[in-house]
Amino acid sequence: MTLTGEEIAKHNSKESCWVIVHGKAYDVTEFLPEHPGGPRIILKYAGKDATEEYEPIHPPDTLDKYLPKEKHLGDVNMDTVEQDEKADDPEEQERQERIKYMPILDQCFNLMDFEAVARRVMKKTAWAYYSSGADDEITMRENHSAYHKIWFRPRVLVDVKNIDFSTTMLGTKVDIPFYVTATALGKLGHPEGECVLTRGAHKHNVIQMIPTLASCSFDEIVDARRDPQTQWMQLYVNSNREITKNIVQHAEKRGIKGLFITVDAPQLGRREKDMRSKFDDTGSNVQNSGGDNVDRSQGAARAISSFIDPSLSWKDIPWFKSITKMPIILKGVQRVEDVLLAISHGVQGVVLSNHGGRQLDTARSGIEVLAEVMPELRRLGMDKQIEIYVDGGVRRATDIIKALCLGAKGVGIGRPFLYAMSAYGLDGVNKAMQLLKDEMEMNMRLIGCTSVDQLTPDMVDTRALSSHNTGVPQDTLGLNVYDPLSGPQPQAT
Ligand SMILES: Cc1cc2c(cc1C)[n+](S(=O)(=O)[O-])c1c(=O)[nH]c(=O)nc-1n2C[C@H](O)[C@H](O)[C@H](O)COP(=O)(O)O
Repeated sequence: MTLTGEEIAKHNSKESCWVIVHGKAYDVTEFLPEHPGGPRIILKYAGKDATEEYEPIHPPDTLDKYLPKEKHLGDVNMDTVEQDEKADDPEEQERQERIKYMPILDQCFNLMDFEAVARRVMKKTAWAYYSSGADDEITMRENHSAYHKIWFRPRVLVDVKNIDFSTTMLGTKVDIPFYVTATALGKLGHPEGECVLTRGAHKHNVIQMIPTLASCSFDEIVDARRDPQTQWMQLYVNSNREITKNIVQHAEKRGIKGLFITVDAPQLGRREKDMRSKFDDTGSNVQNSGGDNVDRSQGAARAISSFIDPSLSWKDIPWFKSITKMPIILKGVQRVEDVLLAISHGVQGVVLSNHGGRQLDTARSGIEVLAEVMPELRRLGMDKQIEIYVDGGVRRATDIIKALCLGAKGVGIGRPFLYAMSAYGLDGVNKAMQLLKDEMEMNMRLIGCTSVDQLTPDMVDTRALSSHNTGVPQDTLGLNVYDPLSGPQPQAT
């Protein structure tokens, strides 16, 4: 039997809460207290069509997996459903105008250009989630500016006719030493979410790291792979270890070639842009009238991460090694002592990372930690015992080259590909990756190196890297697209 919008609208309270997703109705009344993001985010859409809010945050199989069949109420005649007043929202109309006149893809000459366009054309909540750093966003900005404190010592009169910047990562041969790092909620930026990144990674023969908190289901992203394409998986460890074990062993069965355990997020950071944009979001008329003050401090991040286990510790590493044969890499290591512990626990790699500045603010940039770690590993004769990756703030091929000169195997890149995807879809991702390849070829030539094994510490000068008070030429491009915290907004009268 097909339900009408009018019938659904009657079930708009805690006592009886029905929602519509993709043209089907669901009774989520009993599920409300179990929802990881809390009941209020659902109550905002009680009796209404929740598809637009639901889609980017939940893999497609979520309702089938977690809502009992008897709560699936059947199809809805969508012609009878009240249109969301958002459609004539002036802000949305302005955004549509900006989309109409956005720059063509050929006008994007570097990764920052994608950020500039994405900021103008993305939905506010999507831009807030992707661009957010933690607290005052000092680390997020330091990640990028740290690369400007490293200077090249180029060689000249070297035959640089033939350049080869391919390399291997965890045994996989890749065209260029970067991978697409794990970034959650890909469908906030594009209806096909992480699968767009899969296709871009395939075309450019680079590795994609699949996030635990992807919008697409894990299997959708793996099915989008075109062999012999390599994928890794990023893991947020669930307090319920049985769930984690199933996820890890399923990933191994699906041919995932690296398990990247995120270790810098026992609790997700305070991303105030994300929280602020949720605060601006109007609550449903139910909450306003029903006195349910919707929990608007729940940015997307907080709403989706309540399962993460803060008790994760070094004593869990042997258990991970007992449940999988995949190489284990710790993502989010931030000091040499922990790299030495990682080696002693027998993991295959670490990512020196501060989560793109989204976790502990005023943590050091990954590249600065790299400059601390590698000399110590070489001194101890341990630099070949582990693969070291770094991420955060990589926006130019010169950043990639600097990281390799300092000893990284490769770098992870996050936001640039999200922005390229959000603004221009797969074409944007492909263009962004090609720009990096073009820059890589040029800059390898200009520093006098023809292959990555020639990228050694003597090619760079890092004396300014750890002094945090050095002025460097203003990063105008970065500053032009930087979206400062806008502070509390005056309430609309
Ligand atoms: C931009 C971004 C980064 C996220 C990310 C989501 C976004 C939108 N998310 S998060 O929601 O939980 O914070 C993840 C994540 O799922 N897991 C993870 O390990 N890192 C996550 N990261 C961090 C990411 O893997 C890299 O460490 C970081 O993006 C590198 O910095 P750039 O963005 O400057 O390249």
